[in-house]
Amino acid sequence: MASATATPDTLPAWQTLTQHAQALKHVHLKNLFGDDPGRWQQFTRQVAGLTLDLSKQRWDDDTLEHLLALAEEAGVPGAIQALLSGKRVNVSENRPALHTALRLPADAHLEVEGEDIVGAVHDSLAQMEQLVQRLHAGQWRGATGKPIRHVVNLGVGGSDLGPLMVTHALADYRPSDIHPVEVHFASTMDGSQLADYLSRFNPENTLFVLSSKSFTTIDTLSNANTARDWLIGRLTQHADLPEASPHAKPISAELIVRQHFIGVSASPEKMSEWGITPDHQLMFWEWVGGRYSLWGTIGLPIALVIGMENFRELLAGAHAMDSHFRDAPLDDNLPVLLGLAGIWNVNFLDIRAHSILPYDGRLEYFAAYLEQLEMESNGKSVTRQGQAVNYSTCPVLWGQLGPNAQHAFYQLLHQGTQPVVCDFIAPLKRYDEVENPDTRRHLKAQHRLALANCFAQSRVLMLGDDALDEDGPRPEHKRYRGNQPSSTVLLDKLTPATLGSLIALYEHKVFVQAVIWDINPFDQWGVELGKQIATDTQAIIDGEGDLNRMDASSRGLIEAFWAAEQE
Ligand SMILES: O=P(O)(O)OC[C@H]1O[C@H](O)[C@H](O)[C@@H](O)[C@@H]1O
Repeated sequence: MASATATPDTLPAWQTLTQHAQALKHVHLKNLFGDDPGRWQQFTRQVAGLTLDLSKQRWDDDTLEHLLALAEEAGVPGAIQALLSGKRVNVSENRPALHTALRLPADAHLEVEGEDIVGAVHDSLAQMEQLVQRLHAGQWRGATGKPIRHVVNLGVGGSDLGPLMVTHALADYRPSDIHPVEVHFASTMDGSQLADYLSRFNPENTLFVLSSKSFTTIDTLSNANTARDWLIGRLTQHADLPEASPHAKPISAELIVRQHFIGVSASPEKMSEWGITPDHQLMFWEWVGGRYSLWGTIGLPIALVIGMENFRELLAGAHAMDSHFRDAPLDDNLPVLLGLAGIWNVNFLDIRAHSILPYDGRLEYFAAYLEQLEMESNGKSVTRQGQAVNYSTCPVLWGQLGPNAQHAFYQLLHQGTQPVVCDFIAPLKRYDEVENPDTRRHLKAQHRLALANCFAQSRVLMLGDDALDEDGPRPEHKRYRGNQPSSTVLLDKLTPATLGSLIALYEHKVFVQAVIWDINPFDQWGVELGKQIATDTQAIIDGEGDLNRMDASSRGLIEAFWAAEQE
């Protein structure tokens, strides 16, 4: 990593890249292709069920060579080893970031500060497996004796987005021979998602998973308190329930909390304080960052949907990417190459918007997941040594299912004034398992349609008007300038293993960029002040603070709320 004196922009390769970019800025992407028929082979790599095509980046051989030199000068190889071996890479919190340890195979060894942690990781997976098996066998019963049918994950940020994304992506992998357990997610502090479930579900067969690394997050705890009151209110008056016998015994609040809540956290004390019984507590460690936590017990909703066997496949896929990241030379290393493409765009081509566009409906929440992974990790402006940076870091990253975004914001991608880099993501194979031949034929045709659109869009973004073999001038409003770079990631097939590799690819890409930008991707101090000020603001809204301390806008908003409450 760059030392306190050598910020990345002072490294020789950075200087070279700055000059190189001046020359390349005027070269259209279509000309890079025109001059080089071997571009696909040269800029495409395949690893762990993924094909990464970087040929549509606005770069050439020399660019890549300079970027690889930058990676060396910034200390990327050493940083990869430090990450994977459990060094304290999270400098502001003085701890390792060991999400990769959560996917090590059982026979691996990783000693961190004198302790082999692999055994503990696998013990926690085994404990999770036991809970999953009880629920899948219909043996977990609510306080009135009914088997659990609905599991609602109450969590936010890293305790929500990863499990939500993966359960949606892999819903096809649900085992067929289990007691049907449906998994749901409620994250928002305003309670609207939870209120919907409470209006529809039967408390007798509903279980809540309180997922919170810190177990202090107000969003999750406020949902948890509402859920607890709902359960206690409805179940202690068991006789009011439609199916209850008139002789039903009263049920204690303690039994209800015991049978209807599982806690997942790095703080067993706080789980116990809240009332989660120790048998129903799943643990993880401070050295797992929230947005990197889906691989362990925070992944309980995933295991409930896809079963433990598939969950272990997800881990194996991620581990395959970890091994590649550790062992592959930089110029063949997928996360390094993807990270360098990002550095090139942000720091040398001044492209600071990045769109994530999956062409598979199952990846609906992938962009939302990456928004946290990338922007909470690398949305920083201070180096690891605490100096303000004078170069750009994480771009604004957003996304949507590609086919739907075509009918929404692609207009801006093709004809707007902002340069945007896009990541297209699609599976090569789809629908082979559909039994009915007619339906399979139709769905396979739809898959081809989606791929055709995916490939067409990156081509048009690259070539602009030249994608059409059409002579003669076009009116200005119909012109496409092209020259917008993109990457394409193809999955052989969307499976637990390839999804694991895909997520790990992005996790490590984020790390590579953080190393080059000399920032800490594993903390998130930028979310703290808002929480603190929200507490003050709530006191004022509740009439317990001094409104006159506030600025005119905040005063006006609070007064508007008070007026609405009086109506
Ligand atoms: O899991 P928890 O401790 O409840 O945290 C949930 C989320 O909230 C925090 O404010 C952070 O911004 C996220 O990184 C974190 O994932």
